[in-house]
Amino acid sequence: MRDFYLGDLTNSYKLNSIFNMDHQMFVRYSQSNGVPQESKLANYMNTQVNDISLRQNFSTKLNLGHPTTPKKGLGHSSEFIPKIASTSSSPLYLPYGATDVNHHLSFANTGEDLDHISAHVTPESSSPPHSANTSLEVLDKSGGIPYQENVGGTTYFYHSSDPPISTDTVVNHTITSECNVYPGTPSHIDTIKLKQDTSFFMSEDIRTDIISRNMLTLLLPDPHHFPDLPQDVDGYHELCPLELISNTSVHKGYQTSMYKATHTKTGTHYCLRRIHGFRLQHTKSMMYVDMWKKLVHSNIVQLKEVFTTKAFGDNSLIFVYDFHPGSETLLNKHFSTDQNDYCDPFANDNTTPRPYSHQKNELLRYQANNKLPEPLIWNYIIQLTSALRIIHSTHLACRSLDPTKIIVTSKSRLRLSCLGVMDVICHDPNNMNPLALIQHCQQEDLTALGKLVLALACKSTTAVQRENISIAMDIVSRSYTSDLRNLIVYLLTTHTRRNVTDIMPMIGARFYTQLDNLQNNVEVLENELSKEMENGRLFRLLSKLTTVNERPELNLDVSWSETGDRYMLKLFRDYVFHQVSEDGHPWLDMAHIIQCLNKLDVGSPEKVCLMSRDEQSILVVSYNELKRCLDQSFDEITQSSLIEEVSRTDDKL
Ligand SMILES: Nc1ncnc2c1ncn2[C@@H]1O[C@H](COP(=O)(O)OP(=O)(O)OP(=O)(O)O)[C@@H](O)[C@H]1O
Repeated sequence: MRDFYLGDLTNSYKLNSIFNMDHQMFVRYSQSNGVPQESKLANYMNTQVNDISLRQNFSTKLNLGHPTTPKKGLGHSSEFIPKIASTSSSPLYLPYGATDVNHHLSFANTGEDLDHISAHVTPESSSPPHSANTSLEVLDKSGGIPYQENVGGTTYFYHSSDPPISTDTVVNHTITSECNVYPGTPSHIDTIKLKQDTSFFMSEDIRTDIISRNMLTLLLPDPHHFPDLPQDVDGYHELCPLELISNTSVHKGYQTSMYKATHTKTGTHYCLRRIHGFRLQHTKSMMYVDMWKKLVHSNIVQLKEVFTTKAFGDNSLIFVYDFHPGSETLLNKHFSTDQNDYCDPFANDNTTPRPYSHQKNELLRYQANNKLPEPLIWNYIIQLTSALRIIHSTHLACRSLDPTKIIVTSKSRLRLSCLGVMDVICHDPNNMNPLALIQHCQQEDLTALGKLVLALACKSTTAVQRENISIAMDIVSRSYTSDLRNLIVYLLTTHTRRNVTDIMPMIGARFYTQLDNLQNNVEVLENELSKEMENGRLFRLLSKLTTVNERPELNLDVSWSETGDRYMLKLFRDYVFHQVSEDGHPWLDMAHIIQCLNKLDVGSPEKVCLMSRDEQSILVVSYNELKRCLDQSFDEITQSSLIEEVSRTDDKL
């Protein structure tokens, strides 16, 4: 006969009997001093530790036979167990090593044991089953405590409404419709599904997106292909070109190129825009740099700092911006191919002016094949005007509102990417009226926005060429709403003074759609984040548990992990991860694992029944106690590692 203890290792109570009264479980036990005690288990078996291993072990210990509602060892994850109104013989799920199911069942099959079959450990059914051979006394048929049963000196009570259950019922594990029954062993396919279940992990799309961005962030160039790249540029290293040097463009007579780089001290990744061969002569222009550095907005790429360097072998001016991995220019995204895939069959020289009808047809064909949805164009307008609004209100101008200087990330997120450059490289120290210049540039920004929207609507950059504008406007009128046309007309009417805030009423209720989409998107992301937050928390817990469990030795003590608190943690690990099904196959249930770990993490007062691998000892212990064991054991390891570290440092000194 196995010993069965309640409590923890320090305060153990020997279990004498368990009985059910008015749907409450009571336990009769003796303390170490031998004094018998009775205590209410507060629906212990019914609502809390209603796992099969515990019930089986109660049954086994007390010769109670198999519990009448056999359920897998994770009964307490009731939210994962659909209610089934059926009669079934549910499979058993045993803790590690407890594969001898017949051993457990045999109690119920012998006449002798049937005498002891008790409903007192029936966890789910509202009415405990009675054995046929049990003597029952009717006390009060009208209610209260109608039946009284005496088994081995312990008195059990039943309601009069509880129909006596036959021996057959008990032996066949009949399940009433009130029971929560796990429908059966999860098939392998179910288990695989569980592993991929998005309710536990972030969605595949977001994961792929983040992984690819991380990869792009960590990308390093092959030094053989870029032998001229400097190792260090004023505190930035690991330079990686974002475009081929041969493709670098010339702005206002200066060649520019882009690099990803890592800040040496912080490890943060940035984007460096290098202006080749630029000698900074007028430090007054740095005033604009300071203004741009202070400008924070979701639709602009943040400028961090500007400095000159000779690291590239020339006098270069470097603009440091936030790095947004995976971004592409608006030109690449929407205009890259449309200008190249048409070859005029009548002209050998593509620069020869084409007849009017030909150009119109060309634009129409491009537009018809690749028309952008109007909501997307409005989405872009809202983002760009939002950026312009903040820029103009801080008395600055974008000065580079061009499809090559707008980057797109995550499908439709726009950012202005080249801010501040023109203010520095085009700075005129002789200009006596910088405010007028800025106002002029702001008007140009609005014209540039009009051209950009027109180009997007016609899906062609040639649409904005002076000779094509009327055709392009014609196409817009035919394909899009008058609102969009009016907006373009407003922006391209250069003889009147325009203001970005005037565009807001033209956008009108589309703001609400945008806001709604954004809020929905935020909620989706928050939901994904909450899943991963839980995973991070559980990962930390698992790391602690794994660090402690079955450690070969600690402080030269090889038995450390097999004794005391650690032994309990080892059994808990088996209980959580190494459960097996009735026929000895591994039984996997994510819900069980997560639920157990969550309870351990919060230190729930709920108890869990742990069984040794040889099935010779059983411990009933609270998660609270397990948490204490884990924290204490992990602390011991931490302390020991710190001592080791200190002694190593001392040695070095
Ligand atoms: N802040 C940024 N973070 C990440 N990538 C960026 C950032 N700014 C620009 N890029 C990327 O760097 C590359 C080069 O940018 P650049 O502004 O030079 O565009 P471009 O099309 O090459 O224009 P240009 O022809 O004027 O050189 C583009 O692929 C762009 O997506």
